Amino acid sequence: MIPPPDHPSISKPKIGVLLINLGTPDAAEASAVRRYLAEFLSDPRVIEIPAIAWKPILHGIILRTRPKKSAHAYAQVWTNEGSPLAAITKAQTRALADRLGPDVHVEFAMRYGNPAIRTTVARMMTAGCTRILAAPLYPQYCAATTASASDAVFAAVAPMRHQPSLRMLPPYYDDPLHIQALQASLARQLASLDFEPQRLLLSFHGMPQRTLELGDPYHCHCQKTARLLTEALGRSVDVAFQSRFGRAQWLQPATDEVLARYPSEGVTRIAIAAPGFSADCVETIEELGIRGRETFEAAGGERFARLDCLNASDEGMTMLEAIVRRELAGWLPAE
Ligand SMILES: C=CC1=C(C)c2cc3[nH]c(cc4nc(cc5[nH]c(cc1n2)c(C)c5CCC(=O)O)C(CCC(=O)O)=C4C)c(C)c3C=C
Ligand SMILES: [Fe+2]
Ligand SMILES: [Fe+2]
Repeated sequence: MIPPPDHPSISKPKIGVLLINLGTPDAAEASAVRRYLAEFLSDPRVIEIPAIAWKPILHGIILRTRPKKSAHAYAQVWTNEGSPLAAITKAQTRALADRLGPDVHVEFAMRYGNPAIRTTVARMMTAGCTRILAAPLYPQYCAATTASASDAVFAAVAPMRHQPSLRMLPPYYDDPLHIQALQASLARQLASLDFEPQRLLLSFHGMPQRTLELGDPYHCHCQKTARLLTEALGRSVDVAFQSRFGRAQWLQPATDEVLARYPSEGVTRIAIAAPGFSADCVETIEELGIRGRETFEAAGGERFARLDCLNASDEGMTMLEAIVRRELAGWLPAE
């Protein structure tokens, strides 16, 4: 139908894809890390302690001590393009945009820090996106990550009169395309090593044990990822959980304890991978690749290889393109 000549101009509605990751500080400096941690650790999806008890600990202790320590970790992995997580997420966004072509508007946002979900959704709408697929790049569902990203997307449109249509990408940990991509990426990297690892350790980000008891499927999703990878790779794997935070009991076994124990069990050559992270970040490059290696070698370990996450690799992008196209069914014409 042709609108009357005095009608305001109507732009062609666009489909948007919003990649979301956790977020990262703007600089490897204590002040920037403090700003980032203040937002991150104030999220009740992340710290499930009543605010009245948590705020004094956060502001009185954690934000006074941790930013300096974390800034040191970030400084060791910082790149010319900034934090690795930001640089890799940008590369994934560019690669997905190239693959999806001009009919799809692809952007990325961070749950904490910049670019924020709220401003990015607003920009996508200004660009004409009337339908947005939000894709939190966490393969395994966790309330602290996936649900928090959904909360932020829905909060971004909550004040709007004319909202876009929204879809959320489901967790994809057990999707055959994801397992295939991980298998191909890990097998390629293992084949390029100049030694034969006795063990392949899969290190997932930890969570408080209590969240498992409360019904969070995260632990189950991590274990299933590992089982499917064992089958796909045709070799056994070990599983551990890293990055313990605070004093509560976290999921076991802890990655640093496993690394320290291996040599006493005769395991002196290992490879470590992090299939819970879609992009390498301070937790994989510094915590596993630098501190994890030190822990292993100090205990008598001899050979250590940290394998990359899927990042913007061909394997990873082929998988992401396929699952995004599938979730766009009915919005985008079938290929
Ligand atoms: C992949 C899934 C993640 C889960 C689950 C998760 C839970 C979780 N994390 C913290 C505390 C911290 N995490 C930090 C960094 C960080 N965490 C994830 C992912 C998950 N976190 C990523 C991708 C990153 C890296 C960000 C980057 O900039 O590279 C940090 C900051 C670094 C540090 O100070 O160590 C903290 C703190 C909690 C408390 C939690 C669940 C309860
Ligand atoms: Fe974390
Ligand atoms: Fe860490």
